[in-house]
Amino acid sequence: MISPPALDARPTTFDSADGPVPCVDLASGAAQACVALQGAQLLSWVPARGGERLFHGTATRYGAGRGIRAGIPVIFPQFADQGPLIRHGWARTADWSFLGIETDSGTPAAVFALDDDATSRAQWPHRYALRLHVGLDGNTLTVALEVRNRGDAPFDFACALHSYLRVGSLAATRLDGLAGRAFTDRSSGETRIDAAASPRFDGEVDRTYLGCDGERRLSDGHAALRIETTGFADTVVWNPGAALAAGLSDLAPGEHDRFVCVEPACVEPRIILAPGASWRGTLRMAACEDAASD
Ligand SMILES: O=P(O)(O)OC[C@H]1O[C@H](O)[C@H](O)[C@@H](O)[C@@H]1O
Repeated sequence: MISPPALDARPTTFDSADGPVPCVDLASGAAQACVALQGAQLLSWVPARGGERLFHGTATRYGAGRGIRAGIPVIFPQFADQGPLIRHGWARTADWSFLGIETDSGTPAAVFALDDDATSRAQWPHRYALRLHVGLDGNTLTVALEVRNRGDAPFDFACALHSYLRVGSLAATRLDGLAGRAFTDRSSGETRIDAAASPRFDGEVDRTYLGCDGERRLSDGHAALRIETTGFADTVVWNPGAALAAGLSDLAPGEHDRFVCVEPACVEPRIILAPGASWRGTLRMAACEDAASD
């Protein structure tokens, strides 16, 4: 029997221009990742083969209460401004706890936790337990978000893993696997179908693809990612384009050209959880060095 690779975790601090950022560094063989405790946000993923796969800009800002435009922010319990709560909810800016490494499923994963508290209940009167499980295995990253209702009344929520995926340049970038699916264009509000094999990243792209499963593939002509999700009903695809990016102070000029957000999400309808019930969504990404292979 082949044993699963070990996963080592080391609490550390990343020195940003905005001050120290408490993190947990993860390593499994040659694969590495770094998770900030603020937001349980993956800031870095370096698979065993190849370099960094998550976007991190030169103007990225850190600091308490601030959404970090990099890596994989966790969005809960509201997506964007689709509801009365703060934009994208507070899971991305809250301080999570690192619980340790779990091995229950055979594959080790680092587990991060965020439960409701007085501050969250003042905005949203529900009792929840969020768990983020992060596993590394060679060229594969697995991130699972679990939401449990630990209260005595049902609640509903939206969520996403708002993944900023690094690309060499948008002009050479393709996202395959979504062709022919209905999406809502978030900037116009229209729902339509694009017959093209891949969206064109030549301006703002902000689409919520509805009812997604199966494999998607992001490639930039040099490197590719195979993206598989379970549990997440939707996929949001976002890039601000040059004009909107110029108004984002935490994105340096031209850096919108270095990422595409491909976000497994549950936007609409929201998930309804009965007391004691749980929901789990999983994102699995496999890195390939050559877009033509695998
Ligand atoms: O700037 P943020 O609050 O992090 O949001 C960044 C983006 O998130 C999602 O992808 C939404 O679909 C976009 O409409 C939004 O602009």
